Amino acid sequence: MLYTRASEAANVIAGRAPGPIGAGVVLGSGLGGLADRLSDPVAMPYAELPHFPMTTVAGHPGRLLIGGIGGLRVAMFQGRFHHYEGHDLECVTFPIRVLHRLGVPRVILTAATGGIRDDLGPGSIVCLSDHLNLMGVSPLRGRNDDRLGPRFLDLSEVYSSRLRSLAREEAARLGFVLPEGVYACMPGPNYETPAEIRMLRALGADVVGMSTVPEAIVARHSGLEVLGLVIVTNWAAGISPAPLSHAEVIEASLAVGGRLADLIDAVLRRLSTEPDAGRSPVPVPVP
Ligand SMILES: O=P(O)(O)O[C@@H]1C[C@H](O)[C@@H](CO)O1
Ligand SMILES: Nc1nc2[nH]cnc2c(=O)[nH]1
Repeated sequence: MLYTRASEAANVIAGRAPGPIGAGVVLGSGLGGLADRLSDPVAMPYAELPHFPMTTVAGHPGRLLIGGIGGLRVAMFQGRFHHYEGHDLECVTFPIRVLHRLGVPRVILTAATGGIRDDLGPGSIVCLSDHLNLMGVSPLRGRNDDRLGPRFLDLSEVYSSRLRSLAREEAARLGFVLPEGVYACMPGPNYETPAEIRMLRALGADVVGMSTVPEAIVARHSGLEVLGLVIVTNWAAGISPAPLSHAEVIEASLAVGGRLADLIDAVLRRLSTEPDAGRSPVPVPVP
């Protein structure tokens, strides 16, 4: 049962890095370097954690690191699972269920994306305001376990307006404007056709990717606050003058990763000053 598996993983993690955790961060393609910001990190390869699958995509090393940023203890997933790798969405979103069982109150989701909106070219950092789930399925499909969240979930505000304004303020302090945008989640692993990108633009999408949305839905199901910060690594198909490639995506992630790391660092430091910071309950042992 998912609840038991997530609790077992949480118990192992809490045993190796005890104490409350104030935030989780999922690091997207080529963004694993953000974990270098953690002080005194405890590293746990997914292979050493119960029920975690292996990552298979370049730029997704497959480790959980728990360490400090500005007084806040943070759990960073260096590498994620994607539906296109053949995992079902329960598996793709397992790290979020584990955060929930660890009592973590919020999560920052990061990803590499293709830019659709005219002002969101390669190198942009975008704060997600909403999403289009075009994966064709919800991660909440199947029998609902009420201990994990409600059967019917309201998604009127997936991406916390409180965290979004906090991120905008911290970006301004760092000297740049943080635009907001709508993320369209495609199933992948192929990139889109130019006609699909025209369709996505007409539907209101600003950036396009192959992840993030299942994690955001499950995080809301689990009652976590969500902040989505993505980087644009390439113009989307048909806008890009060149064919798309994952090597280009990783290269562009590495180039912008430092600025995104500065922003996430600043957001986490700001959160560490909040009265409830890091006072999440430690996990309940598996019944
Ligand atoms: O894990 P993310 O969403 O950052 O990775 C994006 C989507 C695909 O996995 C890959 C395509 O290049 O980058
Ligand atoms: N689906 C999709 N995912 C991406 N990840 C990085 N760039 C892209 C893109 O153009 N399309």
